[in-house]
Amino acid sequence: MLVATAVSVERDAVARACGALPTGSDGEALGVVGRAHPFRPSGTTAHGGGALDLQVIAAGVGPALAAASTASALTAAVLQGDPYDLVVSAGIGGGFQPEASVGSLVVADEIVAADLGAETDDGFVSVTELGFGTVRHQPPEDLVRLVGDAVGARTGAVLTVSTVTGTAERARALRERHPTALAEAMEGFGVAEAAAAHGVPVLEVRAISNPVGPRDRAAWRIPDALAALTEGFGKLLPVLESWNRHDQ
Ligand SMILES: O=C(O)c1cccc(C(=O)CC[C@H]2O[C@@H](n3cnc4c(=O)[nH]cnc43)[C@H](O)[C@@H]2O)c1
Repeated sequence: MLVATAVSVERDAVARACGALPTGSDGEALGVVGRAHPFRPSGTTAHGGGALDLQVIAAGVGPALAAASTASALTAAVLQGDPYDLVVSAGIGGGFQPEASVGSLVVADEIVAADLGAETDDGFVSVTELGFGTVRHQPPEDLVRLVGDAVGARTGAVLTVSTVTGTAERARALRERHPTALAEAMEGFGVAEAAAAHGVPVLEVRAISNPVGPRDRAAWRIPDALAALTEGFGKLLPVLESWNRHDQ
């Protein structure tokens, strides 16, 4: 399994859940790499009673870099003859209120590119409505349910945006267009596009660090969200391991 976070603190929060803390600047000794690596790291992160072959990368901020890094890691694994079975986009995110409170976890039942399209006189039109491309990916339904139950997370759409929402008006517009949206972040759709290109299922898990709405950077609770991410991954890893073994 490949876990793609955006930045190193998120990567380390996930690694901590596996009992694997990076030892050096890139943490490679423990199978945890600082960015997409040209070759799959040899380390296997032991987890619980079983051995889960898990690599965590800090793939970069934003959908484009996340897609490029994830695709590189997936391709490298294929070239090594040991492809990944599942890709997880993970990290912190903004939560739509009141559904996704700060410190809670959200599992995506849809990963939606919320700003991929065109503004028109009639409002925003997605690229799909314009007649090309896709703006959504769907993680496996059974896996979403299992993971949501295991970590006590709400399940709903997670939006991918290139610009962090900073006004109540924008938050409202996003929710009007995507009524089931629980969270927004900046990488999920890019990670999902890379996974889809490789025919690999994808999951997105977000720990809520801030409300989606008027910009108040000082109010972001990043350490709380990272702690929630670690705790959540501790609970979801056994689920992923057994899903990987039995349901593929
Ligand atoms: O403070 C800023 O202006 C700023 C601009 C771009 C990015 C950031 C980040 O710190 C984002 C890092 C990371 O966190 C995810 N994230 C967290 N909350 C949100 C949100 O409300 N909307 C979108 N993304 C969010 C995101 O996935 C980034 O990777 C700060």
